Amino acid sequence: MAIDLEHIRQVMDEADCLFSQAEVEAAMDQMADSITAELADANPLVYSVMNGGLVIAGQLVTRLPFPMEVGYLHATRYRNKLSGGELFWKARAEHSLVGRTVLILDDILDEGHTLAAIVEYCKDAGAESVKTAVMLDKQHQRKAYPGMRADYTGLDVEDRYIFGFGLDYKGYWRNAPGIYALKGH
Ligand SMILES: O=P(O)(O)OC[C@H]1O[C@H](OP(=O)(O)OP(=O)(O)O)[C@H](O)[C@@H]1O
Ligand code: HPA
Repeated sequence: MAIDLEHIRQVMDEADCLFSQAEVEAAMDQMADSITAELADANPLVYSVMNGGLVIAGQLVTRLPFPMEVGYLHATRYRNKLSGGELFWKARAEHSLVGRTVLILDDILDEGHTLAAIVEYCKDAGAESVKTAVMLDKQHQRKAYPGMRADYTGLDVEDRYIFGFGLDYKGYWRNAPGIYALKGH
């Protein structure tokens, strides 16, 4: 069925802006400082998780002033739906992870199944250390394991359906520069 662009525009018009572009950028600056303090000498492999990690990765790596290699993984659990299912791998690491420090970048830690599976995959592939950084951590009690957090978190966000800054609503609005919550969700 063809997508109804009027609906897509209306979703943005009616959404609540939870964090402005300036607030997101300030959080990115802080995350970049913490990552730099800990990983500047680690020669990390920095992997973004497609698609959502695209925006945070593009904006974060330019704030990290040290040597690194970058790449991507593609794993998806939501596939343009509003709730998650089984993790589906589309692309795994192109580098050897053996003995490396790996930093995984993603837009959101929601229930955490995606990040937990990616961390396990990196460790199984021989990574010496696996660190995780997410722009958002959704606040609820449905995490993959109690107390789950990324090593670096930009902002905590309320338990609603979120889009913008890499996160999509039905495949749209990943390009929105702030963080928005869907009306009524
Ligand atoms: O913590 P979880 O509950 O596992 O959810 C978080 C994951 O869900 C989203 O990806 P999605 O599967 O929607 O694919 P996308 O990145 O292409 O949007 C998001 O980008 C994270 O990777
Ligand atoms: O709140 C969300 N919005 C968009 N994609 C997501 N993937 C996990 N949680 C979310």
